[in-house]
Amino acid sequence: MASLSYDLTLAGLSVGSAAALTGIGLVVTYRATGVLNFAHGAIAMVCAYLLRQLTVEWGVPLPLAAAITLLVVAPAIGLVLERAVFRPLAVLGGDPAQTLVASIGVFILLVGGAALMWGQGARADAPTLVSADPWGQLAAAVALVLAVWALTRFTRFGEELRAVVDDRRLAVLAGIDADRVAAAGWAFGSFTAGLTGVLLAPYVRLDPYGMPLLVMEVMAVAVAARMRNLPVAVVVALGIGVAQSQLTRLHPSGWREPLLQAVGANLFVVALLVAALVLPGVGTRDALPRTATARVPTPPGAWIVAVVLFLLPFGFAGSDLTTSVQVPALAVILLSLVVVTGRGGQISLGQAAYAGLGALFTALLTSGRFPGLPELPALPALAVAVLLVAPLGLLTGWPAISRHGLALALATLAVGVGVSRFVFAQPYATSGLTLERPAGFTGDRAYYLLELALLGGALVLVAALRRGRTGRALAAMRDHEAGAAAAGVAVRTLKLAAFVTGAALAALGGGMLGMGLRAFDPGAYDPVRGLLWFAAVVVLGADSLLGALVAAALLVGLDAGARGGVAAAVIGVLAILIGRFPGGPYEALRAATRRLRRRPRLTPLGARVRVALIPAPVPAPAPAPAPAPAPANGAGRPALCPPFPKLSASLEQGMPHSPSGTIAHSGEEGEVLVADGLFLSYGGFAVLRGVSLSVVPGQVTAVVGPNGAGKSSLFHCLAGTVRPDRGRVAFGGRDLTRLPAHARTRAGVARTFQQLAVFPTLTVAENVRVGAEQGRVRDAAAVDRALRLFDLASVRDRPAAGLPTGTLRRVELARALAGDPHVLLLDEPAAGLDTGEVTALARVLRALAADGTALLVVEHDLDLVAGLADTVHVLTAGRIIASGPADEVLDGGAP
Ligand SMILES: Nc1ncnc2c1ncn2[C@@H]1O[C@H](COP(=O)(O)OP(=O)(O)OP(=O)(O)O)[C@@H](O)[C@H]1O
Repeated sequence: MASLSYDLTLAGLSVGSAAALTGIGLVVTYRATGVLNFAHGAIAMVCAYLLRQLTVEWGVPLPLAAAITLLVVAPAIGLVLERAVFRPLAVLGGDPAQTLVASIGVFILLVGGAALMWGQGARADAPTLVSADPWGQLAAAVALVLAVWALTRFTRFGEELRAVVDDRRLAVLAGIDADRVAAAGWAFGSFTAGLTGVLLAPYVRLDPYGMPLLVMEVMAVAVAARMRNLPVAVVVALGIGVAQSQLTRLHPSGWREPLLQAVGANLFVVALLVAALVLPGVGTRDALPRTATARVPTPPGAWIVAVVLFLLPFGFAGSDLTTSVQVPALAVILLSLVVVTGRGGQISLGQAAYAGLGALFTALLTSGRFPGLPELPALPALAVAVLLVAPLGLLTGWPAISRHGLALALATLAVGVGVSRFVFAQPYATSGLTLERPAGFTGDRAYYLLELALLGGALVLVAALRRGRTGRALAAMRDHEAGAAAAGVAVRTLKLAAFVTGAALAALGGGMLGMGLRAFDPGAYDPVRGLLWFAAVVVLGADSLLGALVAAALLVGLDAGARGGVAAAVIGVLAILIGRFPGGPYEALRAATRRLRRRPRLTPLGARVRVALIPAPVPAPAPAPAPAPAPANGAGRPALCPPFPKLSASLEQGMPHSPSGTIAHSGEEGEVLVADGLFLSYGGFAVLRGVSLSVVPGQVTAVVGPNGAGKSSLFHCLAGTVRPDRGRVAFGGRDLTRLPAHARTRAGVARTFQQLAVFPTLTVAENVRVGAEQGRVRDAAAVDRALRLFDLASVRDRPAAGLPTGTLRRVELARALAGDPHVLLLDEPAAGLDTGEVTALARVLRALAADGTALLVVEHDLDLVAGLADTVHVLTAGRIIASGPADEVLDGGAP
């Protein structure tokens, strides 16, 4: 028994050492470059194939082949990736989301390339570099950790590495060559990937899909080490390796046995699920690449071409028609990503899991093997499967509430891998489950017709979700989550709804795909497919219905027309290039066509003649000119309609203003926002120490103070973005302390941001409409009023992206006002405005106060505060040290 335990421990140490190598490589690359290399497993697989090619196919001696693979090719792959893919992205601004998509692109490019070159089947003849004896592998892992530790501690390069890791920009300013450090990180990371690959290859399936995924599961080790602590990564890896092999000794009775077997065989997946879902998220807060969600104007006639293309298969026969059957099903799956990723802005790498569950449940329901449910005909079974899978969308929707960017990518990937291993890889799912097509639609042509009908329904649903109130709210959430919450959008609920809808659509598509194949094939819903589908949708325009259709046709068509792997390779290349297309792939295509079609160049004289002959275009008149628009410098006066009658009157009269707040209609009947004894600390450091104040209707209340005084923290407590440790926030007697940000907006307490929080992909009018639809009062007419009030009518149909800061500040204010708030919280509203714009802003704010609104302004510009505020509070070191009328407090030597 003791010897069995010893042997199992040794086997576990062997697996753990390989995992430790991967963990070391991932952590070092991440520390040196800020990139979590999703392609690590794919590099491992390519190196393993290469070693096999050199030794088995070409007869190169093993030591020489290993040296070529590990010391030349693997680091070279890292260097090429750094130079050709990741350095240009860093130069373009280092958007972490683009880096994420690019590294997924590298993954699927390598997987596709390997499938093309070496075929999709598994190889069992990979050469053994180190014997099964774990000591060699363990020694390699420990030696590597010691080498990295010594290198970072005692060498100049190590100092540079630590400086770059701490703050890349500062390191560059200090004269450190950050690119050299990044290149070294990539070369080392690829070397460890290669080492993992060649060590693992003899003991696992060497195939283009399985092996990269196996290495990906091991990411758990790096995540558990918080992407920084190498000894922790090694200990966790060895621990999981040993635990996994020791679990094989246990044989509980009954239902526990298969469960334990599944857990024992997939302990790294369990660790990945725990690390990604339970531990706090790693990585920075980031969204999707802007290019992925850029507005893509559909080219004229594109829909007609798409319809014709989708009708073409009716003329096909035989295997072509059978292949075509996959296209509408895949299109429905990809539409699920349009909802979650394109509109909602949420990264979802686990969509294949929902598609697979849809197919599996349909198969179980039609065969009467679904626990607790009767045998059903095909179409009702599909409908029930969709209903059953929809709530499972919460598996990825829930983590999405508190996770963004890399952390969300990991969490959704973990769920995808978990479902694949614990549900699809189990005997009941792999024992040849068949999927009958609905009666009357069993032939390929009839079934294709049915699929088109279902695809049409899905298109209508997704198009509806992209328009209207929900569509705008989703786009607002995608563009600026905090801004959306401030406008009143219930972000948590909306995220959950997006994931649930996405899961339902994916399940529908998955069921259709399964019926098309007439069987449940777990390989069709492999997590690697999830990555491929995500990348395909992102590169072809995530928020585009047509993009999803094109992607489906491309993925099926390319792989059917050529050897498997072409589609992955093409999508991989596009994903790698995504950061380089400033306006998305279609814009790049259009620009390239324009260049090709460009007329012969005119000589300088010719150009001048043309300029003289062709009149300059006359700007189109504004669609709905305001009767008397007020320019930004405040020279004119806007005409206003209810519900801003007093505001209108005040502006018309030139704004008499009393600093002591004696305007007759200053809202005595209105409700007061009260902060009562607020305490807040960050990690033991007290930021607010018992702050109390009131924000009174009809008055402008200002909070001033030196940097770091706690002004923004107070603002966050009032707006609901931070919950105080102690104290109470109440409005009109109602306790708001526990209400989230969007609920406070709906209760009548709206806010604006110090850093602009507009929705760049929406037009100015749509930005304001989100506020009008989600705010305290839902009033469509408020949009036009707010646009006119802030002189935005002339730009109402322009996308917010690219408009000047002054205009965007007015857009944000208009959005806040469109919800008809009682209280307006303004965080440094004058930041980034010129003098004329500040004057105009002051006029509007005074008018709003005169209209009965309660305003709280946190502002650095003391001149603005002096001319605007009725009451000023001076905050220093988390305490209010002076309060009173502006002239008294500010003249009395306040900061
Ligand atoms: N999320 C956070 N975690 C830790 N400390 C924080 C956090 N936010 C703010 N602080 C710290 O709390 C203190 C108060 O910050 P706050 O931003 O509220 O001050 P402020 O008066 O708004 O300053 P400024 O005028 O520079 O914006 C500062 O020392 C700041 O470093």
